[in-house]
Amino acid sequence: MTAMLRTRGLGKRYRRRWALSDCTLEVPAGRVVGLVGPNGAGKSTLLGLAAGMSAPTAGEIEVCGGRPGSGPAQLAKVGFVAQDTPTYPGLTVAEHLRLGARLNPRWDAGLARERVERLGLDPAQRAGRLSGGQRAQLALTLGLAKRPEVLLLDEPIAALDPLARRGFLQDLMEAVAEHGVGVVLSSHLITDVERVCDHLVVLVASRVVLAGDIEDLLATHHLLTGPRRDPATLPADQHVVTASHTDRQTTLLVRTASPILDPAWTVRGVGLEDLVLAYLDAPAAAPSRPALEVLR
Ligand SMILES: Nc1ncnc2c1ncn2[C@@H]1O[C@H](COP(=O)(O)OP(=O)(O)OP(=O)(O)O)[C@@H](O)[C@H]1O
Repeated sequence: MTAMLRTRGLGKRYRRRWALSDCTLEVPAGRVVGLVGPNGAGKSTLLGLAAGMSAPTAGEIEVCGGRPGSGPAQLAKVGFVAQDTPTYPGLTVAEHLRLGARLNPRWDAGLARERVERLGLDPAQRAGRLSGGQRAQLALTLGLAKRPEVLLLDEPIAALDPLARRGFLQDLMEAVAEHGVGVVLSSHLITDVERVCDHLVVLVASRVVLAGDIEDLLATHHLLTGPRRDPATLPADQHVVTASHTDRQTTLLVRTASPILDPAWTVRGVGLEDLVLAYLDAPAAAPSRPALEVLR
């Protein structure tokens, strides 16, 4: 099956500064990807490249087997809701839906109508007069009704109130279940990512520091607690992500595909939030060295 997103050595530079560097990813079809990272990490840059809104400075990118921005067939495959939820201020809600129907070969008019009704958006209201959250809902409706193969959502839910957020994530999961649409969702809300995503990409300072199916990532990361010990003495296949020490005790977050056999360690699993936070905290370090040493 064609990957929904494949990048190789992908990079984007604005003047002298790399917004995204050396990004290599392979996301299988139909995944719901959580794209997380601090402000300025490169999330919007990656989504913009995938949508064909900008061209790479280095490397390659394919979305559903095609080059972003390569023509109408590719545009029809990809739905993109940018961070500023672009709508036309002078057009009404109903006019947006008519425009969507004209521009998109797979337009789902029923879904669009039903969603607008359910959200209580007035079809006669101009988009410029909607609240920020309502505008985001309109943009998301256009994205869903387009029936793309992949939906790229740049922090779509930041403007929504908690109830609207939950409703939107539900709509998204229905679209995934019914139509197998792939999703890349950038978000600062790990709980939302945890609720809907099955694949994770963590970007820090323009680089991918962690990527994979969430189930695999959780199964291969372990928190080890035991008598104080130099992380450099661990077996070579145990990559130390973070390390913290007290006088007597060492706590390590370790990534390994092998079982931890050393009886000196108490081994615990790690939740998604702690996993993401550990990688956000850890500067990209040489693989065999602890990325973060905290001395207490
Ligand atoms: N059009 C542009 N011109 C110049 N620099 C840019 C441009 N777009 C992004 N950048 C820079 O690229 C880097 C990555 O920005 P990007 O918007 O991709 O980050 P982000 O992870 O989406 O951040 P946020 O969470 O704040 O939305 C930042 O340093 C930003 O200043």
